Amino acid sequence: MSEPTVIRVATASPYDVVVGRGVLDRLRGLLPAGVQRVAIVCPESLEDLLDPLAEHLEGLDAMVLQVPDGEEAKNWEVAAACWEALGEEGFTRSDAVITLGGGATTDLGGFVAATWLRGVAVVHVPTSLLAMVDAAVGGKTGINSPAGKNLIGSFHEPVGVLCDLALLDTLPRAELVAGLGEVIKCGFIADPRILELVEETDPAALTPDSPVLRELVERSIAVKADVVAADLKETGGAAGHPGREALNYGHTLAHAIEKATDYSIRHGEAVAIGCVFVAELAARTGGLDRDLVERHRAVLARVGLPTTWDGSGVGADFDSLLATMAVDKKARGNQLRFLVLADLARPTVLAGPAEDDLRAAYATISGGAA
Ligand SMILES: NC(=O)c1ccc[n+]([C@@H]2O[C@H](COP(=O)([O-])OP(=O)(O)OC[C@H]3O[C@@H](n4cnc5c(N)ncnc54)[C@H](O)[C@@H]3O)[C@@H](O)[C@H]2O)c1
Ligand SMILES: O=C(O)C(=O)C[C@@H](O)[C@H](O)[C@H](O)COP(=O)(O)O
Ligand SMILES: [Zn+2]
Repeated sequence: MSEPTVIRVATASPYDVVVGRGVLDRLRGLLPAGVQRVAIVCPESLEDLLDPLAEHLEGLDAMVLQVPDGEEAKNWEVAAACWEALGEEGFTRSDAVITLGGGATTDLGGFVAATWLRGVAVVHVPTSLLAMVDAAVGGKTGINSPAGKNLIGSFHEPVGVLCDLALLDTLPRAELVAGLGEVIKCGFIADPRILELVEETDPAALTPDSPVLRELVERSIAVKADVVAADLKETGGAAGHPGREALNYGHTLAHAIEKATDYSIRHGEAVAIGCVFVAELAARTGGLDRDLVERHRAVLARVGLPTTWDGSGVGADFDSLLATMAVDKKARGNQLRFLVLADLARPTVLAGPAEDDLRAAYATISGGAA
């Protein structure tokens, strides 16, 4: 048990993100006053985590919506099964959804909460590092479409987020490392102290009970909280800042890679590759300093994240990735838009880059394959 840190997400409907170890007792306080019934969206593989959570829901009527694990849950059929179950139980607007799981579960459960009765309250209890530092915060919810990742969804903010670092004790190491992909992303776009902490720390020491990991979690959530408070719906930031799109750093290629692999690559791993790609793109198109480009490779590789990908394992070439990137949500008409850095912690939008530049940047991460 540790004293929790509370990070306020100061949007028009503000809410708290509570971070600490052994802090599940804070759950009740995050639920809306007067709630009598909750639906807990949780993958079967994480059902062992339900009992510790249920201890803090005494007196409430609780139902469990069991969903498939990971990306398998982010589709229309699973959402429809959840809606059906809520309908059978007569779930009303005074009831609340709780999600318990990784980012795929918070995305799906958040989407169900956003759409049932046009929106019921949701509290996220993320269980992966990636979901704590990113997916559970900020209100993006969604499912995948055959055309690509997260193409169906809505903005629906949680009423609270509970990040109990003790839940990470069972998280496989590769999943924790994947979460560091989004943490490092926050370092490049907004908070360079994150990069220093990763560079100064033995990666093996980044365990769920480490104070450095906790600081990385809190700093990443603070980055996300600031960005979404300024531009919740990704309509644009204040002068000189791209707004919420900054959080999409590395994601344009990442989502195309995820689709190409049929979601067998972890999201955080794909983001790591995508960050190196946009760093190389920025070097070609905006003269981004080479040292900063190499810093991307070094810090990501240091924690064990991939920095190269050539698509050969899944038969994906650059043209097929380009076709997927055409439906990225940042695209406007037939113009692709990428988040790049003008400098460290200075994200900016690169609209309509030349195909030659995209191909050349891709060649640097794919060992020349195009
Ligand atoms: N909405 C957003 O703002 C946002 C932000 C970032 C990522 N995402 C989405 O989040 C998803 C990635 O999240 P993720 O990396 O958490 O993936 P995930 O939800 O698939 O979880 C990864 C794996 O870890 C397991 N797991 C999670 N917690 C565990 C625990 N405590 N113990 C043991 N195993 C555990 C899961 O069962 C799963 O097998 C992607 O779909 C991505 O698009 C959304
Ligand atoms: O919250 C955001 O905004 C982000 O872009 C965070 C990303 O890490 C996350 O993967 C998000 O789901 C991507 O958003 P999308 O709009 O490209 O689907
Ligand atoms: Zn992401």
